[in-house]
Amino acid sequence: MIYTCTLNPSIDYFIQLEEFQLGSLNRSKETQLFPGGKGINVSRVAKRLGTESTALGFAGGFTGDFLKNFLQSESIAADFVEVLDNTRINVKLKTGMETEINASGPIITGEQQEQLISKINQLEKGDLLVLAGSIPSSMPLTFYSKLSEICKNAGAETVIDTTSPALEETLQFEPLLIKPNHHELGELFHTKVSTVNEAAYFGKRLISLGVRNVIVSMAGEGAVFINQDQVLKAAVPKGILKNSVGAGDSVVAGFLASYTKFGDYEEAFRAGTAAGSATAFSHDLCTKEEAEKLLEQVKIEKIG
Ligand SMILES: Nc1ncnc2c1ncn2[C@@H]1O[C@H](COP(=O)(O)OP(=O)(O)OP(=O)(O)O)[C@@H](O)[C@H]1O
Ligand SMILES: O=P(O)(O)OC[C@@]1(O)O[C@H](CO)[C@@H](O)[C@@H]1O
Repeated sequence: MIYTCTLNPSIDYFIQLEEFQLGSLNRSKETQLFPGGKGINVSRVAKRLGTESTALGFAGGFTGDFLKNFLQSESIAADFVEVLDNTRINVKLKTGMETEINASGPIITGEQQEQLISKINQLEKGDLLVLAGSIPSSMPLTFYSKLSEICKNAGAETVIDTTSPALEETLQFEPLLIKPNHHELGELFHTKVSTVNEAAYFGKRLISLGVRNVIVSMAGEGAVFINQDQVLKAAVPKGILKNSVGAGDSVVAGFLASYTKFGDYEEAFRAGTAAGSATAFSHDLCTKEEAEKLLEQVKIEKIG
């Protein structure tokens, strides 16, 4: 069974504007509300690609209800720990360029954290847990590594998509996959990663630390896949960027949906990259048809 865990989910409030003027009254052209948070996005895209998962995490208040109802309407299983405060609302301004305001989110008490840990304690061999997104400020930065350790001891796999220092702490538990973007990879090594070769070099260093597979996403430049046996580069199709929110999560979902079906890393990398670009080229997260249409246009090259 696949589980996604979003510690700080959101409602993403997309606001389209002709232009945005700081300090003035701005009127929107169009607005939309979607459930958000990285693990939630992975569950939603995976579902569209035909792969079931259960969404875990914390949810509360009327915004938490919106989140749960929305997932239910898409037939996505969810098992959230209830919190007192409202789940956050993240603002995504679209004015030709994208500006994001991510809220801090509700306080998560020690007892609520323990409730989530007891759910993770139920995982067993063959299960897979996706840990994605930021850790709320009321929780320890070691929370993902704690969950990773529980999974490793149970024989369950982990996939990690978060930033340093939380990411760094999880590496020792040998995740199946981590998916930093090139900025996040640079942060891990206190340097700047801008080229495919640099991504490959630092990706290999992560493999030597025990990570089994790394995808470094590089937005319009595509992505690099690194494991013990090979380094692959994916060139992505050209298209009009409409929405980068959730593009990285779509890479994770596409990879997992393919890998859990066919067990082939190269095909899973292609499927992930295609799903990422399909989301980048659409207003919402990609559909199965959009992702499949781009599959053949993703050019994979072995570079190591
Ligand atoms: N302009 C673009 N053109 C084509 N594909 C894109 C573009 N931007 C993003 N993508 C696709 O989406 C994938 C993920 O993008 P990116 O590296 O921006 O992820 P990210 O930073 O994790 O994104 P986010 O956190 O916003 O979900 C890329 O590997 C690529 O497949
Ligand atoms: O604040 P975090 O947890 O880092 O990121 C949250 C978020 O920006 O990530 C998703 C896109 O990847 C959005 O749905 C959501 O609003």
